[in-house]
Amino acid sequence: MAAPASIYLIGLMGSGKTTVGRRLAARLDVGYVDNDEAVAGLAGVSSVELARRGGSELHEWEARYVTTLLDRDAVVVAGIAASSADRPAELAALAAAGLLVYLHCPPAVLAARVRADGPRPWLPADPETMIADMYERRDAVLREHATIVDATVTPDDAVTRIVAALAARR
Ligand SMILES: Nc1ncnc2c1ncn2[C@@H]1O[C@H](COP(=O)(O)OP(=O)(O)OP(=O)(O)O)[C@@H](O)[C@H]1O
Ligand SMILES: O=C(O)C1=C[C@@H](O)[C@@H](O)[C@H](O)C1
Ligand SMILES: [Mg+2]
Repeated sequence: MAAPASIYLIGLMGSGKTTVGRRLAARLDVGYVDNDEAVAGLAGVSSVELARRGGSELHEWEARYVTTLLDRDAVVVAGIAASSADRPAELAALAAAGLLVYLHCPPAVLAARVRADGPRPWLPADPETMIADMYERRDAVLREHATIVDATVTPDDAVTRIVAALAARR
């Protein structure tokens, strides 16, 4: 299926933006823009390093990344950092420009995934509480602005559901 509009994937850390995004882009035969890679390209240092520095620097770069993304004409699949949920105007702009998809996972699933993953040096040894707080703060605003897709299914099934949502949007 040809992609009629860009697809923006947002979700909390570990929701599968990178994993699902790459497969979705391949399925639609368009480019994939990864939020962490793009932020590193803009900032000149990795998003892991920006996060390690603390403060608001990472989130400022993540906001600039959304601006650059919205300036592009090409149809792409792009990951969107979860911090955009703290700036609802970004969510509204992304939803107006393309299909904004919320890759939804319950906090316990996210915590299990990120615990098995790396490197996320900003995470405490037990990430449950931090992820539960992020979920509490961001879940409602993401549901309000984005099309929710269950991201606990396999990556390929998530891709199929997003393609169906794209077809339904036309
Ligand atoms: N649908 C899925 N089912 C099972 N495991 C998954 C699924 N999607 C992603 N994963 C696994 O969860 C981990 C996090 O996935 P991924 O890095 O794609 O998430 P992300 O949203 O890009 O995270 P971040 O915000 O840190 O960039 C990886 O180990 C990945 O293999
Ligand atoms: O969702 C967030 O706001 C964050 C997520 C992590 O990936 C880190 O990048 C950082 O600690 C902030
Ligand atoms: Mg990612």
